[in-house]
Amino acid sequence: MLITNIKGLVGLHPKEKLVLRGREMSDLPILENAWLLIEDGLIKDFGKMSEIPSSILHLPSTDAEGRYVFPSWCDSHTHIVFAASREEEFAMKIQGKTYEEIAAAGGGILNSAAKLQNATEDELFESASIRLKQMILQGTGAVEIKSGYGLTVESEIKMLRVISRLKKAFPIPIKATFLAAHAYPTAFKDNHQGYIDLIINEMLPKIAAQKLADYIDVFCEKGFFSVEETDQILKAGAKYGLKPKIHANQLSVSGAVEVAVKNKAISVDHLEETNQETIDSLKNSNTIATLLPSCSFYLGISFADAKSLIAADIPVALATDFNPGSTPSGNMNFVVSLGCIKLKMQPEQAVNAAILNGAAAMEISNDYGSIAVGKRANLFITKPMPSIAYLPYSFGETQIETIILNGEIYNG
Ligand SMILES: N=CN[C@@H](CCC(=O)O)C(=O)O
Ligand SMILES: [Zn+2]
Repeated sequence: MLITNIKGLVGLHPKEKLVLRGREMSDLPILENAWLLIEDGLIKDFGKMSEIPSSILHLPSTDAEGRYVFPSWCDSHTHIVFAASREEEFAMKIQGKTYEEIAAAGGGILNSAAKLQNATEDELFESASIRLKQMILQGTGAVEIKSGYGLTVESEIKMLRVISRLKKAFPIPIKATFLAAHAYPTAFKDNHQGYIDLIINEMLPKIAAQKLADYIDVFCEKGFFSVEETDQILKAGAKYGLKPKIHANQLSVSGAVEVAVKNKAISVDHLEETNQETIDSLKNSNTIATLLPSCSFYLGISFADAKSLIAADIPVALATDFNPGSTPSGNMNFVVSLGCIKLKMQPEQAVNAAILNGAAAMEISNDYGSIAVGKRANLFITKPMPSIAYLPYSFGETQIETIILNGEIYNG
């Protein structure tokens, strides 16, 4: 496939650049008036239209006049396997109930778990497929998906099996994260160690034997899992080679970031609440700060301090957090808009956070997240746009016209 007359080919980071920090995040290399050649699902070559080799001119081509070509969004934090929506909680939130109050009243994660336990694997696969298809049509070309609405041995495995089926059924890379430590099931309300033992002694060995997870996650938060409990679970996961990506500092500064960094987490996600200590502990680590601004938007909680994180040279990624409770949306375009509007990131920073750093937060930035020769051709072509800033500026609209996955047009 040859794409010609591209107004701007976006995200031309050198292939060896795997993650962006600090000032690098402001640099989004763009080649204007360009062509791009794809072969065998990979980016074969690109250049300026004025220098297009005559040897490729005869190839069938797509004319992208007035349009930009971006690497697909890399959404590194989602919970898209769930049994039912929770709009009844939406009404409670509007009345003024907080996330914690709804959870304490039997809503929240336990509500989703009860519904998921009664759903079949096929039903979950079907509904998650519909969500994933929609996300891909909105420009996502790589995704991470968590368990965590199972909370029993059978149901956590059921969720991970659904993710494994999605991996086979969809033409994009998918990473699976084991999140049984999402909430304490009611039966273990007063026996936390009992549930942790179940995770460590029953779930982890089975999941590892069936190779069902790539990462391990814990919701480290007041009312959920303590720092000590998190440490215990992450260490048990490490014995099976599962690296941490954890829910940290969503509702309070909890020590989650510190315990994650100590356990060499790939990413700490949320960070709506941060202080200098949080920033200091991330500063000298390789852990990525994954920010989820559509969760802040939906819950009406604080927005993460992206500017201080970037100023401290910490790599920042953006992801959706798509889930039925705190973020019922998988639209990365809206996340990039919120990155600019609410996190005060410049458009270049927000785009980099949603492409290369998102890929890095799934350890796939070797092959995804930028336009470089030899990388996978997961891309989107925009509608005609005046500038790249127009994409986040025109929030709530989609500027995406054509989706290309592995060098082929994807129509859903
Ligand atoms: N905070 C924990 N997990 C999800 C919400 C889960 C839910 O409410 O169902 C999140 O990332 O926001
Ligand atoms: Zn989450």
